[in-house]
Amino acid sequence: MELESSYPPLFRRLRDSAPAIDPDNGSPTANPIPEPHPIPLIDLQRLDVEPERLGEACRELGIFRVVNHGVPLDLLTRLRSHARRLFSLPFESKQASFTTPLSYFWATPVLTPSGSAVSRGSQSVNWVEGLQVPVGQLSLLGDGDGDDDDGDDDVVTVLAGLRSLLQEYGVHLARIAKLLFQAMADDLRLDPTHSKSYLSESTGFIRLYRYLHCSKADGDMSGMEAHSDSSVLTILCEDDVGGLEFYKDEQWIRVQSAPDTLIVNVGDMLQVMSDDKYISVKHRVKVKKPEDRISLCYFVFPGQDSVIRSVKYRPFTYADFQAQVQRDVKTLGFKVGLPRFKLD
Ligand SMILES: O=C(O)CCC(=O)C(=O)O
Ligand SMILES: [Fe+2]
Repeated sequence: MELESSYPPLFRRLRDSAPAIDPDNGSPTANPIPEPHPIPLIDLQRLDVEPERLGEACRELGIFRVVNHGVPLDLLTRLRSHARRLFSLPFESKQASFTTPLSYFWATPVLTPSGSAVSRGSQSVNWVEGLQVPVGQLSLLGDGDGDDDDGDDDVVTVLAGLRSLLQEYGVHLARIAKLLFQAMADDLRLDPTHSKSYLSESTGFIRLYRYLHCSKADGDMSGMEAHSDSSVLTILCEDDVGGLEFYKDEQWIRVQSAPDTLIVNVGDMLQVMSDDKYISVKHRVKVKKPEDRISLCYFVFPGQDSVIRSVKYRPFTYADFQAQVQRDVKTLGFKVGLPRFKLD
């Protein structure tokens, strides 16, 4: 059980005032939606043997599972348990210590380029808190070996441990993103003069998330709202609580949790690069178990000045896209996304 004092006060308040749910009618744990079609499995060591499998997964769903990814399973386990320890620290310590280059946020997943939460008026609350870590700036965090299992969880020790774990993980993620993107660029026959700047590992950041379970809340009070990612690619590692769902043919499909594998989804930038052949999949998180959920999400983007060209969209850079998203979230309360750049 996590310490109550570790939750942002907003969540404690909302949880206390949420109406209790009749367990026979609409409990978050009742009637879990099964995964009708398991998402495609991509074997990272067989990318060149079966290149069409990857293209097919991106065209049909925009989400797939990666096995044989080469990240030590022990590293994934340690990272998740380290993230859990980190979020279990008192809220006030987290707020005071998780500062630049880190961004600590809750209730919304939308941040400005400098890492502060974008306020959206009365939009619904996302039951998640997150810590954003730019992979290229990990060296600014303190030193540590990540194995400080002596129960002494002060912020400095936990952050130092996080640094060494994420440094190792970040190298694997950059390798995996590059391998996948190269195979996708081949599948799409992208012009290498453009596509070499379409994925820049130096832009990568990792978000650690803790999703709160709420036995009192209804489905709308758990998890993360429906969205597509603005990235080129997103690579997710989750624990066994699960809760990720994606949208296909007008229904939400629940993804089975498999903590030894990684889940990859196509982002908005890749959809544009593919002239809409690949799908930037709409997804959300619904925690339906009476436990908090931990996940780690890696996002990678095009090079800063890289102009993305497509027959379906006007040319733009990721910075143009991000600025438009921020304007829309501030003024409308939601991300409009790709339609803003689409040619008629
Ligand atoms: O935590 C997850 O499973 C997904 C998070 C997500 O979709 C996002 O941060 O964009
Ligand atoms: Fe997402």
